[in-house]
Amino acid sequence: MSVNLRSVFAFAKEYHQKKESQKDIQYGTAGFRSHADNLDYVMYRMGLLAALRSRAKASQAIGVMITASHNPEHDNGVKLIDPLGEMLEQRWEKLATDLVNVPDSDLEAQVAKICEDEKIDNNEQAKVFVGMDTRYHSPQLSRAVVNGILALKGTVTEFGIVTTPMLHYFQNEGGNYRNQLYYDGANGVGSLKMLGFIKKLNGALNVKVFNSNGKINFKCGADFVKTNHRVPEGLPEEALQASGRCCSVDGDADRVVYYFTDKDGIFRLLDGDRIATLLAGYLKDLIEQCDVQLKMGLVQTAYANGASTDYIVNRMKIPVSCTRTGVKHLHHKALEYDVGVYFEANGHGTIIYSDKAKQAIQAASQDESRTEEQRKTASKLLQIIDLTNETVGDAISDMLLVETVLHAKGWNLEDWLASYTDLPNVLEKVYLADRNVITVTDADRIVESPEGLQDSINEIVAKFPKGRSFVRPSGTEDIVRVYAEADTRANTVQLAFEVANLVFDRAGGVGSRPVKMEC
Ligand SMILES: CC(=O)N[C@H]1[C@@H](OP(=O)(O)O)O[C@H](CO)[C@@H](O)[C@@H]1O
Ligand SMILES: [Mg+2]
Repeated sequence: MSVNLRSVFAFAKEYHQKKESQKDIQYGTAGFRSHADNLDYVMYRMGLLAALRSRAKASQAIGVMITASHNPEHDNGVKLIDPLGEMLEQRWEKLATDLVNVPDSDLEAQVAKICEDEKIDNNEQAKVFVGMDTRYHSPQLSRAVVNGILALKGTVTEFGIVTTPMLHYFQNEGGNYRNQLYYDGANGVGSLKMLGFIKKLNGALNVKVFNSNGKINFKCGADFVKTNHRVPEGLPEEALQASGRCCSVDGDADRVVYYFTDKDGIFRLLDGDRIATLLAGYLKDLIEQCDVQLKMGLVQTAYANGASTDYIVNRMKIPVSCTRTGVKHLHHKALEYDVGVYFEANGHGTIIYSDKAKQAIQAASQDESRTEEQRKTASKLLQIIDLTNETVGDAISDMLLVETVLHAKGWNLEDWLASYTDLPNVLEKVYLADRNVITVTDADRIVESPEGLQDSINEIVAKFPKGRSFVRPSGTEDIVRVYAEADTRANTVQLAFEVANLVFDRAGGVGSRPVKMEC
């Protein structure tokens, strides 16, 4: 898609002429304001400038608001809004004034000059949001803005009639982050609550809820997605097409996992381990930026992917502890830190903050001896604390935390996925006459009885590069769980198959023998 600047002049000549009689005007306190009859060419040119500004800001969305605020009805006006909802950068106010005041014949050259001075690549995407007030001439002026954006091959989102603050608020996309989320409510309470909550989000996050009135957890929900490693039924087709960002909560909305389907049609899961690393990494950065001394740690269970543990310890340099399965154990351990992040791989977890942490961050947000930047960062941390449900894992609060961090980083799910590569893993069930013949120790990782079983597991595991496997009786179902991970999917499946059969033979399996999973 290359942009032919001649169209900039052609449009102006045909539809949005600047007459010689029109006097120079200036980008003032709130953009350009004048009698509505004088504004057509101004609007067109602000459409051009908004597209250029978007390209200059790495394709983030720029807002154009058409209003003359408190002025009488015959006036109208236009102002530009920067990607995070702030007023247009002051240096660009001058570019706006210059662009508006050149004659039509110089328009093309003036646009080329801005591109050159600001190093703008016109092949980049340009995104512009347009809103207007209720003045009768606003729709017509909005057309002129849109023509300006289109002349430079930008993409336009028209919000129609909105208040000025609403348009500022909509500017919440940045980098690769898009504010569209597909939300699988598992046909449970999580869908009802989200449908109510959407109204309060006021468009800041576009949440499309699906699986809201069928059979609870049936072929949907966080557990189905995590265990079967595939999308739930009911996912809108468009979410697959557009590599849409999706999440699933479970039947009582205390777990959440994220996923998308990549360009090659491969299902990609971002589970509790990923959520823990994303949140912990962001918090660590903020804490360091505002220079508060706090002890931070992450708590996992044996089901955490080995690659995540490696990433947290060796790359993020955050200490990790491993506890028995069940959030009550993780929560207890996390209390040992000032900022304790705990998540089970299945997406159940939260962050807890000590009183000391809260006080230190609160103090930092008002500490005049720190830089303004540090105080702002501390305030941001206070908002993160407010957003967290510290009592227990909460799918909706966790989802909002994830969205906040992705937005702050300008990440899509591919960016998030790229932080490390999961080891292939398998979770199997084995049926025994009495699952309690198996007892375990060392945070579920070692079998104590039947005697000799652990040695045999070790022998099997030793055959597989990066192999790890452990077995334990479930605390919620009448089964024994077998977890396996290794270097390749085929090896992982083989490892799980061998360990499952070993358990079946040594611990009193019932029914049919475990079969090998598909690779
Ligand atoms: C491997 C796995 O996901 N186990 C789950 C499951 O416990 P089991 O004891 O493994 O059945 O349900 C628990 C309650 O929801 C949850 O805390 C735990 O993580
Ligand atoms: Mg639950």
